[in-house]
Amino acid sequence: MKIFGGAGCAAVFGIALTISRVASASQAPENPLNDITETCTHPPYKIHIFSLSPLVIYIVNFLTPEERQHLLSITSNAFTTSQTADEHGTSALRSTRKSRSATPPRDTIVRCIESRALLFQGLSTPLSHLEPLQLVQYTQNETYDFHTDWFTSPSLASPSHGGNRLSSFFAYVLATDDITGGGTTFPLLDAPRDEKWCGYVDCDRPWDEGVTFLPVEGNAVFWVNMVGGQGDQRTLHRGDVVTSGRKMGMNIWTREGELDPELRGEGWEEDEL
Ligand SMILES: O=C(O)CCC(=O)C(=O)O
Ligand SMILES: [Fe+2]
Repeated sequence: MKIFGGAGCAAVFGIALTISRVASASQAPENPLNDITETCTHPPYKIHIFSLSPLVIYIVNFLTPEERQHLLSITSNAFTTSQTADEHGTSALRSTRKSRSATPPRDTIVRCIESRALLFQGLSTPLSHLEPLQLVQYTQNETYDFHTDWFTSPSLASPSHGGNRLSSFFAYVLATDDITGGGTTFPLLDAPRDEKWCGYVDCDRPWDEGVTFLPVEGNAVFWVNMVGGQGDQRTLHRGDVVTSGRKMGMNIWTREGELDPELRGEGWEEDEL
């Protein structure tokens, strides 16, 4: 993973085209996600296209309050200090990432969220391309400095890892009432000019510093990391320092290909794949 010390300048056009969509659970009968979607109801989330290149989509109500509460309770004792991989693929504690992370056990609700993330990306993204979901928690003065979710180290994007990270969701699971800071900043994306975005992005930031998505509970940002088989530098981002309060987010990463079973985490059943 690339680690950067500072922000770049705005380089691409963000667009403010807005589309509303109700999630649908209907698919072709042979789709392996059918079993999951039959037992799981997806919320009527709304999507707003933020940028076409790179593709960045803002999602309102991606997680329900019940799902958020469930994620908090099943991971309450599971958090450990977050690690970051360097360009050689070595994972370690680093000063660029100050937070705690946890992988929620794959119960019915977690599987429902996984299936939502896959259906969002079209009907042909298999479950085997999904990394285990990752919750990340920040308290005061904690941050995750500039990075891309795609890896520069071939050892972290090998065929056994399913190649590189094709796409990312970052969903806001918790933002306490007293939170300040804690947005997600993309310095190379243009800030939107329309004030309709101001509930979701920080409209007080200077235009030339990119865009900061606010930590709004239940909402999520989705983006595509790879362009023409290469990591897209424009997806550089940072988890801004939390200056007060507490924030929990969730990463959902989809790889280009199939992850080896031992990298998919626990709780898999043979007939799911
Ligand atoms: O905390 C955030 O807003 C972003 C976190 C992030 O980018 C990550 O965990 O990869
Ligand atoms: Fe990230």
